[in-house]
Amino acid sequence: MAEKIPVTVLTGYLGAGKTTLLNRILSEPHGKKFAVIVNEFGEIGIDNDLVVGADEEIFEMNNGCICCTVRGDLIRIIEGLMKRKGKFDAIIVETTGLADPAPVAQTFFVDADVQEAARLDAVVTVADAKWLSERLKDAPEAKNQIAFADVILLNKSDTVSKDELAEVEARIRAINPYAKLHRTVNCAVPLDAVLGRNAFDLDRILEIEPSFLETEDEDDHHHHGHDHHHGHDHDHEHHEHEHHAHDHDHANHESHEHKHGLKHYHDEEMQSVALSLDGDVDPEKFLPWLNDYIQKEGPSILRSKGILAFKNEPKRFVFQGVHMMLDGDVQREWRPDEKRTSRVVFIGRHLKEDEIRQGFLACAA
Ligand SMILES: Nc1nc2c(ncn2[C@@H]2O[C@H](COP(=O)(O)OP(=O)(O)OP(=O)(O)O)[C@@H](O)[C@H]2O)c(=O)[nH]1
Repeated sequence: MAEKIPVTVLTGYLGAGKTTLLNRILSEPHGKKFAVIVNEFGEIGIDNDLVVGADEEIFEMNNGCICCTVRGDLIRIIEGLMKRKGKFDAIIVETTGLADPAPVAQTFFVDADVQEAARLDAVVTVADAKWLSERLKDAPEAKNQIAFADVILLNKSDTVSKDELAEVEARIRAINPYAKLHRTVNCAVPLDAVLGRNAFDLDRILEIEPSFLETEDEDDHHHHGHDHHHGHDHDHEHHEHEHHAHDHDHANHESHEHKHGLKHYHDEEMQSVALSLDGDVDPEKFLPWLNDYIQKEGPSILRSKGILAFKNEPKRFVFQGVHMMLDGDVQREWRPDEKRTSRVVFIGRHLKEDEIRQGFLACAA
């Protein structure tokens, strides 16, 4: 997995700041060589002209909407890039503001040649602090882009008040509590906040999750019992939690105060289900279950991710999925001081939490 070229999918609604971010990435003195693939929606070369940097090669896909033509075009472009392997450290795909990022992200799971050479590093979504809340109401693409994200830049934070910013952040958290969120002006983030995230950064969730659980249990009872049933299992072996409206920045030791200052919203459509299981999982139960479940419920599951401790496997098994496409492999070894805990996260529309929980817990070794 390590030698595969990392691919960052850059998404966000019209005008949110995708080109600004791309320019920033390309202008930093990183000494890396990126291949940038830009998708245009009915226009030719506009973004291309705006992108700075002499060293990068920019490939355009002008064949209309990325949703329809993406696979063929993207696969061809990437295969072309691979023939020159070694020339690029990373690939960045900027999608049109109206596109659902799924077909782009899925390309890295479906085509065997592409899958062998490249891996989806992260979906990075740029959100416009001023307009996102409105777009979440009227534009399903905007909500999808948030749900798919591994990293979210809450950009244009200079254009709203502190309260408005907290409000939009809470709206984002209701849809996707697991993405790493950065409040930005002109997409000013360190490069390593958006590149080299290594798939989805679940480790960070693992590190901080215990305190999440406590806080959720203490002060978030109003989350439970909305339009769907949460059957809670307080067995110490199995934890579950949903709808974490928190700042996941573990570097931010003030997150407790911050958490309490953040309103909790409940997105009526999009939710997340996160489950953990202490002890090993049986791959012969888990893999068929995951595959079947994703095939059956794939249209409503936008994103799935997990780190698993498989029986008799010293290495962590890591998977990620976009709708019904999955990619998984063993990663590094479990450290001696690390608890072998298996965790999965699903983000999607109207998820059947009980069914997911029962299915997952039944995979214990
Ligand atoms: N005030 C403010 N303006 C910003 C910020 N980030 C970007 N902009 C401006 O917003 C406008 C749109 O930014 P782009 O980077 O072109 O956005 P985009 O997402 O690539 O837009 P499309 O390609 O049309 O989807 C530009 O004029 C930027 O200069 C920010 O943080 N604050």
